[in-house]
Amino acid sequence: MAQATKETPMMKQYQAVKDQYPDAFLFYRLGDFYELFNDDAIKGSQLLELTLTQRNKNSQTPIPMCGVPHHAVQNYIDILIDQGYKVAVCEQMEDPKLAKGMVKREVTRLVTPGTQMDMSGEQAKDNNYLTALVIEDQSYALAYTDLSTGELKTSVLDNRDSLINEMINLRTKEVVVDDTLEDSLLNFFNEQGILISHQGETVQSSEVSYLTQDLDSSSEVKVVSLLVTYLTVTQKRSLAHLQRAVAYEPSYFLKMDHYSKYNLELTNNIRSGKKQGTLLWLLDETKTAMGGRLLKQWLDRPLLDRKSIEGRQDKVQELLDHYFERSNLQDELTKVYDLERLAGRVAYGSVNGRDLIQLKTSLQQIPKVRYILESLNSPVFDELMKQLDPLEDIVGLLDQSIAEEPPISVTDGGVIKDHYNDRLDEYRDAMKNGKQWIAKLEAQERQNTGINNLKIGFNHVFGYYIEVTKANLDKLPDDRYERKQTLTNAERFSTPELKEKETLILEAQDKSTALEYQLFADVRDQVKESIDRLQRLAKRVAELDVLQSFAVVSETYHFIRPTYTKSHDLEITEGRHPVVEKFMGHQEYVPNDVSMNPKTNILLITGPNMSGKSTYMRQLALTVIMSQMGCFVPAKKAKMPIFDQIFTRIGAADDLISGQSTFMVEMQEANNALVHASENSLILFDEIGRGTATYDGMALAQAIIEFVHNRVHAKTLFSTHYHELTVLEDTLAELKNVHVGAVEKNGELVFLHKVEDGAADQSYGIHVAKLAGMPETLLKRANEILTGLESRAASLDNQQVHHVESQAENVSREIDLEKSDEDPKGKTEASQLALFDPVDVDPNVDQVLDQLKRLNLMSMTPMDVMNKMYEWQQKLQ
Ligand SMILES: Nc1ncnc2c1ncn2[C@@H]1O[C@H](COP(=O)(O)OP(=O)(O)OP(=O)(O)O)[C@@H](O)[C@H]1O
Repeated sequence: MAQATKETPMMKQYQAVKDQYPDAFLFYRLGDFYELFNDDAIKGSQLLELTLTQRNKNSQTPIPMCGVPHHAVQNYIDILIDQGYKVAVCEQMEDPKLAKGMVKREVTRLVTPGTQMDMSGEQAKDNNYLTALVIEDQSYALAYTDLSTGELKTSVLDNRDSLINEMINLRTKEVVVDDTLEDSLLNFFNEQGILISHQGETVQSSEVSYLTQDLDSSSEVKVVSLLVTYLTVTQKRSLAHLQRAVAYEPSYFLKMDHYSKYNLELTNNIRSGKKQGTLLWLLDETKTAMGGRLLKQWLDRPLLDRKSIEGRQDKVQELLDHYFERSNLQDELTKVYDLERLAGRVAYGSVNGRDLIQLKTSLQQIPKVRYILESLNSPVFDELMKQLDPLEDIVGLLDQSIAEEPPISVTDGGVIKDHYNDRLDEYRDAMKNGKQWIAKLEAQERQNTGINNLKIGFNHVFGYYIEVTKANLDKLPDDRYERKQTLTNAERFSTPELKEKETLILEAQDKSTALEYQLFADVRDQVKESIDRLQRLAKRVAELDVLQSFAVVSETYHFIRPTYTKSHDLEITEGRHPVVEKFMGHQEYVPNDVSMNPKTNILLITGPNMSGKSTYMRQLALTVIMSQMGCFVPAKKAKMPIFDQIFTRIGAADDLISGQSTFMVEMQEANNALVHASENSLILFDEIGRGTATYDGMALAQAIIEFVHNRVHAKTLFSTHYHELTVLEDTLAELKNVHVGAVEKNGELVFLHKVEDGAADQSYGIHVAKLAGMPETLLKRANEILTGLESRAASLDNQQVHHVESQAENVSREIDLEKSDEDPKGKTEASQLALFDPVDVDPNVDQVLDQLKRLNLMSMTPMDVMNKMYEWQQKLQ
């Protein structure tokens, strides 16, 4: 990046700093501006929409330059960070007026996407995770932290898929790596827009030892050390608020891969990626930013342990049963600011007076919160209540020291209360008396001179002065008045008395602001001592906030408390999809039952398009997730097992991650489920196979169902357009047909959205044709053809299994299809022949054959095929 410049001493200094931060935009402070030079300026001026100018314009090698005013710098930094860049901020380390020679400059902070701390508005409820990654013994050690809250976690993952899942779950924007990482993984991060930061050496500081002391595995220690080293190098300030690293095991939680989370729209909707219309959006009635972040974490990791789940639900029940206490609790929580991030700012030294007042106000709510919980008189809150430490000592300190409405700046005074420090009070007295004295002097001077508009003013350059308009100058006795400044209409003077008082006042003022800053820093340091107490409190408050949020939504949307079975029985009565229901209204939504047990592990769902098949499937998945988060669920009654994993293949979403074809993604997701699911898992397959040619897809679908049925035994909802598959009910004992019905009403096809036993009536296409007014004879003929096709299709069932073999092998070696004795090739060909039986030579034959050749079977449903054949048949007859 370095460019040849004929270097002035300043550019030399600039270049020396820039060389240390080649991968960051260097914001170089020059007076009231931060300047960017060379390549930084060229690229920066585009990204920030700044005017590109030149330094040393007339020299042979002018230097490209652009700049931003110092007071607005944060906005510009944020823009670059949001786009995934790093920014090094280089400050003037001495007053240019006092500096001898070049002003000393240093980089005081390196802002990166993963270490950005200023989150406001909607973002306050998001965590910003910086991740580090190390490969050791063929495993992936991962550590992550949110610098603004101090949370620090680590885990060792034994395969790449789990790692990628975890990375996507964390929505990390920056990953710190050493040289153990393989290129393909780095490429993957690049494609994902994750910034890669290399950290060569790991420093074993006392901070690192402290933070890693609870870890057992050497790779976890290694990766946390890497992360902390990177933070030390980039942040250049105290990391006192980092919490000791906690090892976690993803298998302690309900496992869902990122496809499933995406498909189920847990935190981001598929359409715009926003929160609106997601489960998170529905469940979020939290009152604090900490609660909002914890809710998201719980949603990302629902529990497996029944006792812990029921522990949460007990509390939700109590809060649900006590409306008044709950609304009081909400009122108190609303007044609690982001304790975690305030603690972070205290540790960072970036806290100001207003932050400390927010901290005080927040802490003052804690005794009230405890009181409310006590009044519930229920043992379920005992543990939580004990941990709600009101930090009275800190409240006392802040109450005595920090002014109620302090300014933002901590260096200009006005932050510390009167009577906190005797010395400060003295200075303040002097300042106050001085001001009164000045007012008195002004009155006196007016009287003495008879100049009524004479006034005493102050400015930073000339200090106190007596101002007299030019018209009145002749009234001034010239003995005591010393001229200081001449303006257009007036002159400014000083007198010996004014000078004397001025010295006293200004000294008091300087000393007072310096002392105030000192006192403020002391208070801040005392609060810093209690950071871990603050963080513990923040966690408990967040938990309480999420629980009250669950109680609120459970009441608003009529959720009920589920019970759990060990027997793999699942009985949901009148279940609903909470988000769809919210959009359409409780009255409109048609509730549905789900009944499964070890004898009915698979529900094969048929029904016309738009009838509600995928809504039914999603609703079960969301119910399971909500239940294992500890929330209540949208149903009238719910009894369910605790699931270990959820797999989904829903909707036609293409792979966002690697841009693969829909069908490939479909097969990969299906394969993932088949390989990893257990009998305690939930699988949702929505129209598997529709991405390929009709018979191909149908055969695959059947083979997959058989595999799940014979090997996996997971609870599976399988929706399909392939009506032919419904005959499987006769041969697969654990499979049951259900369908979503529709009826004709006043000449229109009405979807009932009601799931009922048995297979769907498959003649909806013909039904629609009837509604469209087609002639009776045509409809009759269509029905005949349909019947014929059905019987032929049924006779082909076995052969389809063979046809799928080669496909299935590609999908997964795990899929071990039952082999038939017959020759698959011969049968398949026979079936194709049977389907498209050639007719005697006819003038239309060529035309039909031509159309057939060009037909895109991939995009056709069986009904489309039927219609097409009907058309050809008409032609050929
Ligand atoms: N239980 C229900 N009560 C009321 N409306 C519902 C219900 N289920 C689904 N719907 C409505 O029907 C629409 C279609 O539902 P869904 O997408 O689940 O149908 P589908 O059968 O999966 O369709 P396709 O086969 O075309 O994918 C939904 O957007 C919703 O508006």
